[in-house]
Amino acid sequence: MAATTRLNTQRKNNHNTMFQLRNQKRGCVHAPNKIGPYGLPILGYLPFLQPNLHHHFTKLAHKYGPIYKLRLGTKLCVVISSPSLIKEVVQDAIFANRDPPVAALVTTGGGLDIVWSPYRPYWRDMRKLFVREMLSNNNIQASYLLRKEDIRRVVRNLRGKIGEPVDIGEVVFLTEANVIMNLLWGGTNGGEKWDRLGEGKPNVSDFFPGLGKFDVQGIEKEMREVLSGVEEILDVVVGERMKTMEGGGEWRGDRRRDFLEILLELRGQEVGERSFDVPQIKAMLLDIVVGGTDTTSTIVEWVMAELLDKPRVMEKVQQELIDVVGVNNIVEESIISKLHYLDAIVKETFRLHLPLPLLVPRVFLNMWSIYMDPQVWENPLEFQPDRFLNDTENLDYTGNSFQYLPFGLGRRVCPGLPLGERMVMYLLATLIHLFEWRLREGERIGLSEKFGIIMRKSKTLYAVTYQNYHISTCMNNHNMI
Ligand code: HEM
Repeated sequence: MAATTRLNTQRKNNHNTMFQLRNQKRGCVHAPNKIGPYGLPILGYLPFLQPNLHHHFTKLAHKYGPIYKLRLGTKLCVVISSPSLIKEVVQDAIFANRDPPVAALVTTGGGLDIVWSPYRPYWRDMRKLFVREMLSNNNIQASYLLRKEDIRRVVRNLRGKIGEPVDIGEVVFLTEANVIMNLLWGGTNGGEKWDRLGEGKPNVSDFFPGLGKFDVQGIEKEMREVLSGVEEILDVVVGERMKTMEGGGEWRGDRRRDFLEILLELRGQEVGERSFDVPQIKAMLLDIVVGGTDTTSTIVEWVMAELLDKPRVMEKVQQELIDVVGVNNIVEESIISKLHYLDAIVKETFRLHLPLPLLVPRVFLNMWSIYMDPQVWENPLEFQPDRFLNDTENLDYTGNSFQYLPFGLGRRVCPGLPLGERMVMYLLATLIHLFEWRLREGERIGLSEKFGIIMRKSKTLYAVTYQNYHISTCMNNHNMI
């Protein structure tokens, strides 16, 4: 395949550069020091950074090649924008480390969580525990009824808003928050308070520790305010559950154990070098809520924006839903694997509007630059879901091909992938199957983005809902009224 040959050639060319940079990351002072832009003494390249980091890093890649370094304050950063180099990076444990921005440290009890934890036994044990206890196939299957109930609730709510403009991002965010909180502790306390946690704007002080105490962009202050609300929720939820488990509260013994309960039962076990206790539990819960809500709601909003912008694609996916689900049924999670065109639309949307353009910072893997590279993707600026129908073998979410990695790859690959993929597909399929969506009168859709660790639409998407002719039959048939 042409793409494979291209990747192999790039790989050979870049191997030496990669080796040099790895030595520098390991602190080898004799390594040559000439790949990448120069900066000022002490501040390095910081004063020259532009707000849309992924665009700026791509421009630099055009000048310095697919791997270069730049000094940001006291930190040496490496930026990679070629699939073949990503392949090499991911094999090296040193690149599985994390470099948490200030905003992240404030929100996770100083690196007790999984997302921002450095690569060490503590991270490995926390991650294993999370995957084993929450995300096993059995657990995901068993929690389907909870997701189903949450999705039905959205349908009922939207039905009450027919003809009104709806903020799609908000609807989806609250739904995802409910789904996740239900899985975690069987409740939906304070969903609205989680908003804004994934913003993580790049902060100048992230790159220049000396500036940290001045809190240059006010992010730490902002995050502390949000965090105090979130901590309140976690304190209440965890506190109540502990009381219940210790016999002081009312016990609902007939239902499945939820994730919080499982975690509380594991208190006292050794995780990494520490004893697993309430601070670790809270840090993990926070990761899951943030990791699972902002990413999924952002991508669903982008998919809906693309569909509203492209009526023919919308018609085609509506037809697929009618063919697969029918007009008398509602979408069940079990059929989403048959929705091939919707799946291709979601994948193409991940390519054009990836929620994490630089993945989570360790080395900067500039995926945005790869997705926009005509050497890697044909007509990269065009929305063409069919490219995913034509190459289902290589272009999946598991990191099979290094040119497409919406969920990351290697040791740090997103553990929430099986749940995230299901939630996105299930929600989109339901919204499109039961409702018609239109823009407000005279409104044009904007497809521009706003940079952040999570990249959202710069303009909120409002769409007016109309019910499809078959909605009443479907709802009646399934006791949803
Ligand atoms: C559309 C949905 C999602 C997307 C696009 C997404 C994407 C990502 C990406 C790109 C990473 C970083 C991977 C890397 O550095 O190579 C990540 C990490 C992570 N995600 Fe997700 N994610 C999604 C849903 C979820 C869900 C539903 C959960 C939890 C239930 C979750 C939990 C996590 C955690 C805990 C990590 C940190 C893993 C580690 O550092 O070891 N994510 N995710």
